[in-house]
Amino acid sequence: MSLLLSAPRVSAALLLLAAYGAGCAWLWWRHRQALSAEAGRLAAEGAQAGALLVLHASQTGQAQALAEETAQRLRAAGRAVRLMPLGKVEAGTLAQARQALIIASTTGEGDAPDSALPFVSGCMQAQEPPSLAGLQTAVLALGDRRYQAFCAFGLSLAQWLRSRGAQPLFEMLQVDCGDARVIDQWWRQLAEVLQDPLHEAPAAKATASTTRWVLQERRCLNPGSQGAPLHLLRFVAEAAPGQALPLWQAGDLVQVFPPDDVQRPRSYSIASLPADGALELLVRERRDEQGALGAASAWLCQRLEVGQALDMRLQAHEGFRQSGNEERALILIGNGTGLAGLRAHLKRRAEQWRAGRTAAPVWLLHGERQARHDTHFDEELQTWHREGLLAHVDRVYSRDLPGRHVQQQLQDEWQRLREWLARGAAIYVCGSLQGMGQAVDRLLREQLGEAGLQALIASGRYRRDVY
Ligand SMILES: Cc1cc2nc3c(=O)[nH]c(=O)nc-3n(C[C@H](O)[C@H](O)[C@H](O)COP(=O)(O)O)c2cc1C
Repeated sequence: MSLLLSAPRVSAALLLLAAYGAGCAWLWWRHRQALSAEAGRLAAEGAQAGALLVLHASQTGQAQALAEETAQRLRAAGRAVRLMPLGKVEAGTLAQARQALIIASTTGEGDAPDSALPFVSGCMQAQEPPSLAGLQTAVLALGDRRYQAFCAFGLSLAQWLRSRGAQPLFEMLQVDCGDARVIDQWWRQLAEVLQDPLHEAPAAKATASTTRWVLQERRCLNPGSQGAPLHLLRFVAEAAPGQALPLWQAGDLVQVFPPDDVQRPRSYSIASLPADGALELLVRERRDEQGALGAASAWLCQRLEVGQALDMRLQAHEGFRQSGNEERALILIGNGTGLAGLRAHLKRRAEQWRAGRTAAPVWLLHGERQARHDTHFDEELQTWHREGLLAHVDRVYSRDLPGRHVQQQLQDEWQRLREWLARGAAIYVCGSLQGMGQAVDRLLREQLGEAGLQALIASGRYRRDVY
């Protein structure tokens, strides 16, 4: 066979060879880049190996804010600090560390915060849990004495640390409803054992100041309903001249300080966005067995008059924000006043949708009592539905169809839920823990399996604001 090569053939072959060479060079360069990035990461981790770990297990952000303040104060005192969520810590990291400060809240009925569940299953319940003989720890447990299992997760964490051989720097401290005296004790004990002048460092987020908010409007949304009255409250910030207006994100909470019980602020999900020019809350009148309204709901639903002001503090709720899920489809599930937190997410998505920044749809499942009286924000929801943002709206009324709740609706629509999850959707649950929150959680666990649910939590695709 003759190998007669014409000039065009030679140039084509040379071109091909050149392209092949360039491809190889590019792959080699990418490989080198990846190697040096990995080397950089390992070097950074190595440099942090001696760092003090500051870990947080937080459901609604208070433990996280305190951990951030702890880290900030320690850094200001010249310490190398590694701040991270407890749920992201691996057994090896903990076993190699010398000191770890852990701030942990309790949620549900004595449960660990969702963000800490990977640590509970991966470390605390591991078949071969790590030995922590070289580790010194301090635990600050956040809780509320009105719950039967006061600080239960902090307690079980402290016990587990001891059982693994860790040495407590001092006895675990238990904070009841943000009690400032115990938090102050935390700073003092830390300063003592770490020999750092922590008190001289600047205060951070956890002690963020309150703002005066003026009630602009209060409207009962459900006259005639069998349920207790539900009010929509609209507040505007009473900012001093030149002072920036407070900002928040969809998913955040606000702490309300009732004037006659300022030691015990109550948290509410915010139902609006700063772009609305007002902070909106959905508040149900709650009465005790004697028929008396709770301190916060008495102020919000009755005593506070339009034009009067109340102290409130914004509370970042990182675990219920959209961060990381901005491009994902959302499945918003809730009941009653839980619509507040879900509405803020819908408003955020509507902004993004109209600006052409996302095409990911939203599915809302909301439970109430009677269609006739409890179809809140109907116009708004219908507009979003027409615009295409709200792909599905399931409103479930337990008094119209007795015993019908969102969890049953979800079960009936399981196939759709599966498809949405397969396409990467994230689930947000807002509303009552007992009944709705627990039942939805149980259903997800049964259908996805424990490992499936854990994977969803670990990737930030299952977020809850349940109370
Ligand atoms: C739904 C819910 C359930 C809670 N369950 C408990 C509990 O069982 N035991 C407890 O001591 N505190 C309980 N708390 C109180 C929290 O632990 C406390 O408010 C803590 O400061 C919250 O911190 P975080 O924002 O970091 O999650 C609960 C709070 C909420 C909202």
